Amino acid sequence: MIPENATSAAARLLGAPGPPEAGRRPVVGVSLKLYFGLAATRTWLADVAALKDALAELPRPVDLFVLPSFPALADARDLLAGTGVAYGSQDVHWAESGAWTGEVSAGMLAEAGARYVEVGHAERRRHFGETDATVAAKTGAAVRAGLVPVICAGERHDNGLAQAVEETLSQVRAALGGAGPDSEVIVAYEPVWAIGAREPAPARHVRTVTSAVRACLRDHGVRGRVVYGGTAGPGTFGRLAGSVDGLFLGRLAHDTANLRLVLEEVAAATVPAPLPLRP
Ligand SMILES: O=C(CO)COP(=O)(O)O
Repeated sequence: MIPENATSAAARLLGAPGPPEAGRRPVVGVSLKLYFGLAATRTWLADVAALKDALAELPRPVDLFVLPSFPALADARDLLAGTGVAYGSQDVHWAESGAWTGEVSAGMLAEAGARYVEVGHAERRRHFGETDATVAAKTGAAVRAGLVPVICAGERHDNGLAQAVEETLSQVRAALGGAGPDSEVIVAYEPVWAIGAREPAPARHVRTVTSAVRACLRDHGVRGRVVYGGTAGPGTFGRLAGSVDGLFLGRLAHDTANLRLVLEEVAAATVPAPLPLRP
């Protein structure tokens, strides 16, 4: 077992995760899923907009994005204007246009001012039959429209680290098949068993899987950031600092006081040292 306080160099030698490369801006995202109606979403967006000064005063910049339901995108555009908070959607269709009743294209999202689009969330895989192939197609559509795909990936059951790494990497590799080299992506590592749970996944587990995801992004040549999601909230990033670029929040961001604490915690974390160049 790798002690939590092992130096990063020693930890890398042992095959454990090292710190991410310096220079990537930390990032915090929130998906509202279907928790709020339109009026409640507007109230919440106004509360997020009120974090503008707190965001500007952070000791280092942190990207913040929020993903409300489709009908609230226009409200996000209006309420978040001038705050520095970006927004996007929780899903996208792979086709640019055509006979696809009920679907929303990446181009239309870009026109609506979206910057990020979530693809492949576990709930979409489970309830709406999303597969690695559809997630890859959606990732490609997002990239072509100039959006940043937030690729969700994670193992379904807590059956140990080896299986977690294998299942997660297989989802990430498949999704990246839709994104060319040099694309900008975010991978949200979300172990399914830690979503909607009482506690986030243990830090050592997250560190190991996200380290493997980071290596996969590097091999693929994309500009990627890796965040953790699954009952994440205040206190989570502190335990993971050095292994992820930020967090992807659900329920615990409904109270924006929590969101503010998370932003402060992420901004205050030690800036990681650069990794040595690959041979
Ligand atoms: O799935 C998640 C974010 O997309 C995590 O949700 P919770 O933080 O509510 O567990």
